Amino acid sequence: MEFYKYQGTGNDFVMIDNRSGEWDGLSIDNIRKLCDRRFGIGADGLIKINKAEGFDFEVDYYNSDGSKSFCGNGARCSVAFAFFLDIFEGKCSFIAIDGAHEAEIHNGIVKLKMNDVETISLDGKDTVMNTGSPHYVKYVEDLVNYNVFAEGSSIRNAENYKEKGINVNFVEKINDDEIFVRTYERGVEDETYSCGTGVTASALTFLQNNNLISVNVKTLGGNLKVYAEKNGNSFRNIWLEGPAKQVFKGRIDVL
Ligand SMILES: N[C@H](CCC[C@H](N)C(=O)O)C(=O)O
Repeated sequence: MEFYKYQGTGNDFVMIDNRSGEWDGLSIDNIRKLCDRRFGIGADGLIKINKAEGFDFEVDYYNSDGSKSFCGNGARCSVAFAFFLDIFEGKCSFIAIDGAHEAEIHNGIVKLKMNDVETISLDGKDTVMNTGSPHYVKYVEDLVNYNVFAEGSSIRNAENYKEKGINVNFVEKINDDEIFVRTYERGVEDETYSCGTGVTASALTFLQNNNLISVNVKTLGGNLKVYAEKNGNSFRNIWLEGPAKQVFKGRIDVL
């Protein structure tokens, strides 16, 4: 099987052009092995780009444990991959597990329209919302030294979250327009270097009188920007912008 490896601010993915449908039969066990960082290619997730009626393509995302979800960084990398495959020029539309999206790419920077966020709920002082995948947002001090794995795993496996799981984002304010975010990801069951839907959720909790938030993530893989319009307790016209890069191309035998 031919594959491409992409990363979006350090969140990395095995990308497969499956418009022929040749890899429709890829099993969950195959996906887990392909994402394994010792016995496979190694990635936070695997994405199949499929044909889709009425759209330029479909983004079919799997976490490294084989579970399906919507992935903001994975979607941004998919847009860069589809552009590389000459599927579209400039702007595109695609379908994903959370619905339809539009996106555009300029000089390796992808702007992705996220779906509206209708409701935000509180869990104590923390915030819970769905930005295409479920997210828990907690503000902390000294985030660079925070035990994201232990604290993130504890919340993800708490009684009211453990059945479906939840991604856990820890946020520290840098200034009125900038935050630092680290994320423990459901389905990877570890901290990832960046989480697009998590960065979006974190930025939405931070919006005051501004519409644009810059987000620093764990690695020097680049920064992300989130634009959104607050409308009472809901948000619309949400855009996630940042780099998406092809790292290498390869071939691997799928057993
Ligand atoms: N682990 C997430 C999906 C990937 C989210 C993240 N990689 C992103 O960029 O949004 C979940 O199962 O809900």
